[in-house]
Amino acid sequence: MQEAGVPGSPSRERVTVFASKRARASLPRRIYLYRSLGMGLGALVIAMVLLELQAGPLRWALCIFTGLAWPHLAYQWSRRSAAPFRAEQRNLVIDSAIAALWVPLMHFNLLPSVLLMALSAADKMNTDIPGLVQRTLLPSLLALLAGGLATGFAFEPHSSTAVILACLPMMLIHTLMVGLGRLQLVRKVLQKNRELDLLSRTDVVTGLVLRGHWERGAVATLHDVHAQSRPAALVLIDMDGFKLVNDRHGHIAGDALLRKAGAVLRSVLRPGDIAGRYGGDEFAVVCPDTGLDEATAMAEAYRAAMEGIALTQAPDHAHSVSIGIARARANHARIEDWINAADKALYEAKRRGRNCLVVASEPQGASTT
Ligand SMILES: Nc1nc2c(ncn2[C@@H]2O[C@H](COP(=O)(O)OP(=O)(O)OP(=O)(O)O)[C@@H](O)[C@H]2O)c(=O)[nH]1
Repeated sequence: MQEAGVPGSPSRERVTVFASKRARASLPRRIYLYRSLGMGLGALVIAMVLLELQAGPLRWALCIFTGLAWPHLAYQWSRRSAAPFRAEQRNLVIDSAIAALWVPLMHFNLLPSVLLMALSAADKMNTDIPGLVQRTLLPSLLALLAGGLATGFAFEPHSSTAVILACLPMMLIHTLMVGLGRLQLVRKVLQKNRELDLLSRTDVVTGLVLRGHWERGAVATLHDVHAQSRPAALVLIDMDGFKLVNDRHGHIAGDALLRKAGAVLRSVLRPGDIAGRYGGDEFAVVCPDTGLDEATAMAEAYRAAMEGIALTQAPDHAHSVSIGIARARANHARIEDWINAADKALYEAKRRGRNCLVVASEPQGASTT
């Protein structure tokens, strides 16, 4: 059996929807509905052909078994098995053999034969179980031969209008059901992709974006500043005495403080602001379309909020942050120039005794762009 994640399997790198144990265990239940519907509608088609062929009781009994008994029997068989995933694959192979058996038993009536074989193969493909379609080939061929020998390979390919009409529900309902199932799968995959994308951009401790992603936002903002003469501000934040929390109360307390600092920062951001974790205890916020006054107000709100926080893990610690702010200028050719300007202001805030905010000084004759 070729299955993702099975040691020694030749297709270990093939990723299928059955990568998880839960997905494998639920296969019989998920197939049950499809099989009941498919076999039920298939039996309707077969019954119409049998009616026209004036078939004997044996074929009618087999038709009733196919449409009504087999789906439930198959479900119970795999559900009670010690290995339901493997058992269900055996049932799927039997499904194909049953479909193939009916081709000669219907005297090769063209439309129902093609329909049964095509839908049966499509169902196998839809399971996404590697190699399943190939495994159905030999049993299907043997079933076809057995049915052919039983009927002397009687050949009546013409499909009457009644048979064509009987095929319609199967074509329509089956196709819609499979389409719906695929749609659900695609939606699930898209949702998971969005979650993964968010995870790959987010710092798990602070909930802020990671530095690389933040830098991309900052570069795009600086580009807009130069290209469209739009204002922007950059805020660099460093926690004061953070190392002390680690040293005195342990890294778990340090992490709790970072988590809190991230949450408080997110609460003061304005729409459009991009806040990232710049380093260990350093955060950076780029504020597109923002003048210095607005950015300073936001940063001051953060400074004041951080001064007021209480942390049970470090009750004696006086929490505060130092902040440097720089507006984007024409001579900031690269993002590093802009960051350096904010960094110098941050250094100045530290030098002034921490827990304060400093705006980068403007060189003589400086303009935005
Ligand atoms: N708990 C925890 N500590 C971290 C993490 N990342 C970095 N650190 C620690 O943060 C500390 C930062 O130290 P400093 O840069 O001296 O910061 P500080 O103590 O705030 O010093 P000042 O900025 O001068 O006030 C270092 O001890 C790092 O080991 C993290 O994810 N969790």
